[in-house]
Amino acid sequence: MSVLSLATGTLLVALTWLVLDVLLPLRRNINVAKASGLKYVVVPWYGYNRLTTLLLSRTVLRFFNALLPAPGPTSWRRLISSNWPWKVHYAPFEVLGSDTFLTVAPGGMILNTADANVINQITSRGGDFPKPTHLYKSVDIYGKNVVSSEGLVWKRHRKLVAPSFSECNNHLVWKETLEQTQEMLKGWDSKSIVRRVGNDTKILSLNVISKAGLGRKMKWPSEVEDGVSKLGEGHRMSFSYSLHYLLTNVFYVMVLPKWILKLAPFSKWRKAYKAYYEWAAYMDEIFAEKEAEVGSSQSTSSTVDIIGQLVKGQEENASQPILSPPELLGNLFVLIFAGHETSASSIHFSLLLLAMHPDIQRTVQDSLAEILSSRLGDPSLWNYEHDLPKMLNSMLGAVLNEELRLIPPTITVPKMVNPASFAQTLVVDEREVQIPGGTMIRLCIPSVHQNPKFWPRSSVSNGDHSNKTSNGKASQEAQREDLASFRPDRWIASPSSPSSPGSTESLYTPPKGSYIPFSDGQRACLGRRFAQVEILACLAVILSQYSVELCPSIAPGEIEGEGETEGRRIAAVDDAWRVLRTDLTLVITVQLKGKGIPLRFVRREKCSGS
Ligand code: HEM
Repeated sequence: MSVLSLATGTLLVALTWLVLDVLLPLRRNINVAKASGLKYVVVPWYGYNRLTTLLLSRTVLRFFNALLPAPGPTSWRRLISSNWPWKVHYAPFEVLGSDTFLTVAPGGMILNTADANVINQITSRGGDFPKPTHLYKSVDIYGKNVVSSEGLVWKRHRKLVAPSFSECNNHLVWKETLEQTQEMLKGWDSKSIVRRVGNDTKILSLNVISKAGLGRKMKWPSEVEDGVSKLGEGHRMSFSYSLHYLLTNVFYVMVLPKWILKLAPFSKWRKAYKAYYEWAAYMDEIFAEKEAEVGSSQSTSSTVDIIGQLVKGQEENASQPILSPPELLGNLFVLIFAGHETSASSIHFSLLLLAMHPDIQRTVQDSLAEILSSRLGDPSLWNYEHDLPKMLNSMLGAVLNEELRLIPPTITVPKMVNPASFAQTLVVDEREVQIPGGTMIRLCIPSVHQNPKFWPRSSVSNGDHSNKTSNGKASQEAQREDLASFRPDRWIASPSSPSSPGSTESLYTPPKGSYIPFSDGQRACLGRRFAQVEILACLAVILSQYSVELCPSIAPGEIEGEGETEGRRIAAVDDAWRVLRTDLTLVITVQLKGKGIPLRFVRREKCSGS
């Protein structure tokens, strides 16, 4: 065969592929999008095809990005990446003039929404809009679980797992967090600057979930740092180190077959396998201990932690246990996985935002002083039933709500139109729209959290705390800026009430579907209360004893005149915003990469400026 005929043949095959696999499916999908009446943007490949996305993002996308100016909010180069809601928030919806739009590719369509009403329909009709479980396979490293299953299987998992999140367990979370935070502070007290606050909050969160979830006390922080002391009999790694190492390197365990990890030439991979294996071995022992404890104990203390409640649930169904051993382990792993980084990052970013807003921090501290009064300095006297509800409804609760609005750890909640159905009807802008079975859906959390239709402007920027704005461009710009800013006062429902500084206020309730850091509906986060208790308790201990400050990069004396301190502070705030804008990236949850932002924790009586 000549070279020419070979080239012609190859060209014909390529053209046939282009027509049959790309152009015709794209035309068909565009027609479906048109028929729906929704706005749509054509993109060259389907974002939920992971292999195609991985290959083409690193080649085609990089090529175009290097060649062309920065993409606008509705450019295909922007919308092709799955984390665009984090990068451009509400902007694509604003430009398209619609809170729901489709991205259309040859491989399929994705419905993107920042409309609270649409989100509400989707999360409340679980059967019509199930979770696309194929996206969650990677979390099944030990076995199927409540996060990665759907339908009847999910119901079986949820039936056993949900009762573990009891008020008794929340008590334990409260108590353990108060203790662990004080231990963490001992380490911070001796440092003039804490450089990696996020690392420490991760250890704190892991220690809390280890106790409240697995009944295992982890001491701050030496147990995690030291991999070999405290070895259990017959083990080659300590319990806490194996868990810590597994979570830090979980990516490899999720994507690579276990035999490759075990035999890999890289020590990091082999160690990840060892941690994976060792943690499971420890958990077998813990299960056995717990079974004996639950079986012999009349008291409820053995079932306060999550594992105790799970074992009890299984024993109550002894004739036909609800979950198999791999499923039990799978659930415990996934609870730790889902719960530790999310809470840790909320604590970290709340501290950072408070350091950037000392006025808000002082309001929080005043509010804590009002709630705790003479007990402020002694967390051992704090009371879960009495103090936590007040904290939740105070300026501290508002800070947490606002932090989760602005930097939600999870960026999108994926759903799909039930593939077994021909289509499902959604009411979009008061019009019925048919979405074909199998269409993927993206609930865009940062976008709906900054959708001006659902959020009142804060009293700081508005004065009257209403969401009525005049029509001008300047007003729209102010609203956009307001929603992109950290303004916890937007949550204080009645700022004019006499009970300043807000400790007994009830907080603003956003319209259903507009505030979804924990998702919503039957698949909403099981650990919501767990996380709230942990985050509030930790922040309360820190802020009752310390003030958190940024570390100005401008040296004293560089700015002349009376306003030097304020000038250095403002420059530090600008630096911090710049780092937040550029270095916040998505690594499973939203994380601060690079050097991070160092913080200073100053004992309250020594605070600068207070
Ligand atoms: C600030 C902290 C947290 C945030 C923002 C958060 C957020 C979320 C979100 C958005 C979902 C839905 C995910 C999806 O459908 O793809 C979810 C589900 C879940 N979360 Fe959380 N979470 C937090 C803390 C926790 C904690 C502490 C635990 C456990 C200790 C936990 C356990 C779970 C579980 C088990 C599910 C799956 C529920 C189901 O599908 O039935 N989460 N979480």
